[in-house]
Amino acid sequence: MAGEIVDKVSPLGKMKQAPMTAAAYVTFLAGDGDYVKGVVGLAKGLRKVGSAYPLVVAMLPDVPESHRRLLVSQGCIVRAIEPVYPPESQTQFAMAYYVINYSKLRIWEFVEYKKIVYLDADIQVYENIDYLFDLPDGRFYAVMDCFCEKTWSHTPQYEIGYCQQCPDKVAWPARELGRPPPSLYFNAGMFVHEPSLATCESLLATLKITPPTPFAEQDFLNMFFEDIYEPIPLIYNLVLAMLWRHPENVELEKVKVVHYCAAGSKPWRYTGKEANMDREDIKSLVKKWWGVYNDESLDYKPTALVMVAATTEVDEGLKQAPLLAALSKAGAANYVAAPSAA
Ligand SMILES: O=c1ccn([C@@H]2O[C@H](COP(=O)(O)OP(=O)(O)O)[C@@H](O)[C@H]2O)c(=O)[nH]1
Ligand SMILES: OC[C@H]1O[C@H](O[C@@H]2[C@@H](O)[C@H](O)[C@@H](O)[C@H](O)[C@@H]2O)[C@H](O)[C@@H](O)[C@H]1O
Ligand SMILES: [Mn+2]
Repeated sequence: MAGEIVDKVSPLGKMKQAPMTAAAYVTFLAGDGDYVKGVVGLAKGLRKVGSAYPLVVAMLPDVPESHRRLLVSQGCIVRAIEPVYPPESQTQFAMAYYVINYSKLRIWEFVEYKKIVYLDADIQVYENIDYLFDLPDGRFYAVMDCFCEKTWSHTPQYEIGYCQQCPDKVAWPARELGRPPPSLYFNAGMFVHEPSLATCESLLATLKITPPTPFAEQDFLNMFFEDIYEPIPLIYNLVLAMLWRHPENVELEKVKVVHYCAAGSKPWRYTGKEANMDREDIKSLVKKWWGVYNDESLDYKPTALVMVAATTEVDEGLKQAPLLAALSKAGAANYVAAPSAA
């Protein structure tokens, strides 16, 4: 199935000037910690690959003003969101902080964009993937996850050593368990879908009656979009554990998007001490991330027009109209954001 998707996508893979339709990359930022470095890195990475689309940051109120300004100065469009919490429960999340990840659901409210590519802040894009915005509407595109890490030890598939990445290695004992293997399950660090207020309303209403589970919003999104989920190749979201769990499925030189989600792999916290973190491929991917993050040539340089607009007192009314028209013509998508950076 994934191969078939490549056929659907690769003709679109030709580099072409993306239509400036209302579409955007979206990421999510919570807290006053160091994930903001992930967002800066992602903004610079998208610039490095020449993406024609803006990066919108869905930002919770607990992000400090200094971090917001930093992101605006790096050309991000920052959208404040209200938190979303799951129903009260005693659930043990796979990671305690996963509870805040339900707030990702707010991005379905971003209906000013017809299509979004969501990317976690611990993701980096190393080749242009703008053509993903041309994928047909009505499907939920994401990469299949892996069930082999300890974070899955609470599941029957982990117990029996079954993983959707190698379904023939350990067959699913349907008869003994009295049920079919789990449906194809995606990693929620990257996906392509369409914002919609109706979908957002349904997501939030369904969440209210859905007991939380260990992988929080990722489990919830898999349940909610099960019928329209369409796997896309892992080159669009390399979950690092694949390197040691399913190396036979990975052609690292073809990977376009890397997801630094394995324990100890967040580049901005990397020590190399955790399991698998001393691998040469991990060291080189972390070094590659820092190469983008530290590259000052990739810092956002507002076009002169935007700087003028951002710093010039513009009369209300008529005088402003031509300027806005000129800016939007120049594709200064960040104009709206620039003044607040001043
Ligand atoms: O303190 C935090 C924790 C998480 N996140 C956001 O939530 C996403 C999901 O968390 P994480 O990537 O750590 O989960 P993983 O993919 O590692 O399971 C991150 O990428 C960030 O976009 C954040 O902004 N601040
Ligand atoms: O809130 C749940 C999170 O679940 C997912 O991360 C997991 C998953 O990938 C496991 O398969 C790995 O074993 C694990 O390391 C990793 O953290 C998403 O990446 C993240 O965006 C978010 O949805
Ligand atoms: Mn992540």
